[in-house]
Amino acid sequence: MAEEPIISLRGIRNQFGPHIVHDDLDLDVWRGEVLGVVGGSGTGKSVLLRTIVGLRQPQAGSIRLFGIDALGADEETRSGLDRRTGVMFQDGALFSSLTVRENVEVPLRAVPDLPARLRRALADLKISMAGLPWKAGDNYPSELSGGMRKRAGLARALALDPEIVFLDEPTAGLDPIGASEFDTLIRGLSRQLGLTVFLVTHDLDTLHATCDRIAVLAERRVLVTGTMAGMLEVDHPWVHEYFHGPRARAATETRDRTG
Ligand SMILES: Nc1ncnc2c1ncn2[C@@H]1O[C@H](COP(=O)(O)OP(=O)(O)OP(=O)(O)O)[C@@H](O)[C@H]1O
Repeated sequence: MAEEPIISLRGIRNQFGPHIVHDDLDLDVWRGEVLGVVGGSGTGKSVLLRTIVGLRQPQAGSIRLFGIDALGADEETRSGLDRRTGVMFQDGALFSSLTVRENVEVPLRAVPDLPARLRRALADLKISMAGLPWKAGDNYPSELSGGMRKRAGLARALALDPEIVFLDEPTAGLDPIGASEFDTLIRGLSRQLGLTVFLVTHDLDTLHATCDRIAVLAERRVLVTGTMAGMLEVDHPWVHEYFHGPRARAATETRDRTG
């Protein structure tokens, strides 16, 4: 029997007043893959992410997560789905009055009967998995660089050992070295933990370095999905400009140089 997608969207419609963002949008995401979602500004990448993770109810369509109907789910089923997914928002979305460790402990507090000592140890493990020095656990978000805050946001997203992580522009605002380190981290986590990654990005280097497959949002739907090589063959004005433009060429050259 063919494997079922870990995320399956059918006929999604998202609308704000008269403004239709998505219409009849379909998408499948496969277990273990890193899927990069790209599209022009305002094409609804973040709205799509928020819809899949249950922060927004679409006007129409169906969402299946792990084969379970997410939109029709009762509260208990929904919390079960939430425990199996982690989300990292663009700025890390950390609580400023909590230390990094306390931030990472927040989702762990939902685990019944987890002793405080173990909760703390698990938080420290996630902090180190996200590539932060363990001492960073004692820092407040305002004491960290932007890149470190993103890593802290990732540590929190990983807190409950999710099967899928959603990353909203993980490398936005990072310098090229920081961005490239983050790409390596995401790729490594996906390969080592079998994580499925749904990654919204504008960053062509990230697409090259981390993604197995790319989904392009345009014309209110997922216009096309495929590998980077496949994207180069797509005959659509935005897709062509994006994947063949000067920035795309620079990203390809960098990748070819670094192997
Ligand atoms: N809460 C909201 N109320 C009204 N309109 C909204 C709301 N959230 C998003 N939108 C609109 O939906 C559209 C898609 O927004 P979204 O943030 O998903 O775009 P995006 O593709 O992520 O853009 P960018 O690449 O610029 O971050 C935009 O036109 C935005 O103004």
